[in-house]
Amino acid sequence: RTPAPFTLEPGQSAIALSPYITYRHDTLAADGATEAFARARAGQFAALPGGNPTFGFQDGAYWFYLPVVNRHPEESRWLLVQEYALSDQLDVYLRYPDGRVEHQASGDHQPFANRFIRYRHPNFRLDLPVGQQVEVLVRVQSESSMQVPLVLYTPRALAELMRDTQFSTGLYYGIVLALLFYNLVLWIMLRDPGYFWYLLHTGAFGLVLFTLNGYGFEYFWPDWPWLADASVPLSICLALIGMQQFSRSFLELKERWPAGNVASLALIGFFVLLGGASVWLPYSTSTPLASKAVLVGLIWIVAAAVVMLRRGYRPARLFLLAWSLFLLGTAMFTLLAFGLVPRNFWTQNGVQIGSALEMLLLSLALGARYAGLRNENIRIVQQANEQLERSVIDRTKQLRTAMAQLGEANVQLRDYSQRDPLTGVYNRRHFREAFEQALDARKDNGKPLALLLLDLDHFKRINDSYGHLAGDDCLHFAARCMEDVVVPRGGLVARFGGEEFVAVLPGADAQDALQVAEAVRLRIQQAPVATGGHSIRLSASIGVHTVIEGHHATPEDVIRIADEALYRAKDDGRNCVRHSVVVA
Ligand SMILES: Nc1nc2c(ncn2[C@@H]2O[C@H](COP(=O)(O)OP(=O)(O)OP(=O)(O)O)[C@@H](O)[C@H]2O)c(=O)[nH]1
Repeated sequence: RTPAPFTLEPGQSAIALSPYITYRHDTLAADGATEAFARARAGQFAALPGGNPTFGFQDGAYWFYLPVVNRHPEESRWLLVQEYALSDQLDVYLRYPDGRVEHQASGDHQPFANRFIRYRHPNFRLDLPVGQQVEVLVRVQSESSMQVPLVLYTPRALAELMRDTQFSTGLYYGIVLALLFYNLVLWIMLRDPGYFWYLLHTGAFGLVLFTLNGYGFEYFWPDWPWLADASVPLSICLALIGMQQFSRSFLELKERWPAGNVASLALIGFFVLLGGASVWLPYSTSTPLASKAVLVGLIWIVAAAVVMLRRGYRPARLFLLAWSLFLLGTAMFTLLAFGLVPRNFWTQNGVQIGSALEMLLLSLALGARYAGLRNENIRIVQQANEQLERSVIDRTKQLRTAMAQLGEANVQLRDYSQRDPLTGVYNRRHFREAFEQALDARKDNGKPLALLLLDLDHFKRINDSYGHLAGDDCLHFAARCMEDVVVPRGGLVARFGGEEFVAVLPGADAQDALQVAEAVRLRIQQAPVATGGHSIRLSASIGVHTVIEGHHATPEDVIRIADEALYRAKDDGRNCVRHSVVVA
């Protein structure tokens, strides 16, 4: 039964042919146009199942047939458009009542320039003389999904449609390009790898839509039909890799969730393999695989974002919202395909709107995350500075204490080096310095100065009788006696050598000096020294010399004169004090 012809009525300008057209699946792709025309007329073609022109991935060729009668008085030229960009090969045969058959070919296996109108969807010129019946036969063979939504347009209607779609497409890709450039600049300035992966994801996703909509073939590779096939799975895989890498770096999975990071890397590895394989795998295998991989990749990202959010990672919030919007847009588009939501601007452009919002929000999320990282860095630097300051203060305190201890030790050390180890009084070297200073000071202040030279009497005997250690104790005792008397008077006592001691008394005149010397002598003589079970009585002879105003003596002179006085004391029977002859 020959199908009834379809009538183009006046006033019509765009007619979707799916409800009227009949089809036949030529599984071996064996028929030519003549056989197909014969079969169609013989009623071997069937109506589209459910009026739906989508058959999925199929072998062989599909034939579509529709006799058309044009009753439109003003429009004899029509355009037949297949509103699906990816079919490989389309052949249109028009048979006129006089038996003439006209053939046109299109599809992405033909160079783009072959198209009647340079438009992303394959299109054909239909000359339909008014009142005549023209048989339209379409043959489609493709490795991509078999989708053949055929629409008849008047040239004016198509021009208007193209204008509208160009506008919204321009808007969409304008947003994508602006985001790409904006984030490219940010990446160059900030060198944050997150921005690079964002660029890859956004760029590749833009390329996927560009390819799916037929713009890739139109603008990028119009003369390379082979690339038109591979470009879909390839760009999908690239977008998937970018998407996973971006999410991995944004959510900081490596540091925050190592197991999730491994899963992400495994997915990326799979996408890389799939991308490589799609170059030689049949398109009908790689494209559905890649499409399903999109779903897996998306679900994984949302799951990872939820996990990170539950772990308290705040930047995951905006990130999750962005991907949810993308999922929502895609879901709208899919629901529309199943006829579950009404066809309107939002559902029709769900993927575009969702993805544009997603890219925008992700860019914001990147910015927010970057700001967060920067603040965290500032906080860490501040903390480190405070810590540093504290430890510098601590160290300074320790250093001060150490310096003070060192100073004390130095003072002690100097004191030790100035003292005689046996008796504890100053040694001869220090006496010498102190004596010189005292003499100098005397020159300035004009006060007198006395020197006492003391020698223990018969000390050899003590040593010989009681031993050297006892002798040492006696020396110690004599030194104490001298100090006890001299130091409270502002004097200085030193061991001059052997059993000889010396004392300087600044400000003491002869009388004072004799008094002090006498006091020392008495003190030594009075108390016996108890040592080694013995009680030893000591006595000492003392020579005194006083330097008075007008006298300018060297240290040697003063000592010599005092020594002479000491000799006299010895000569005078010991245990007595003698003053130098200068004063006497
Ligand atoms: N135990 C002890 N004896 C010392 C030390 N230095 C010197 N002597 C002793 O002091 C004695 C000094 O003796 P001498 O110079 O002969 O004089 P002296 O026996 O004191 O007789 P006069 O000075 O004439 O009264 C020597 O026997 C030295 O060995 C010392 O550090 N310890």
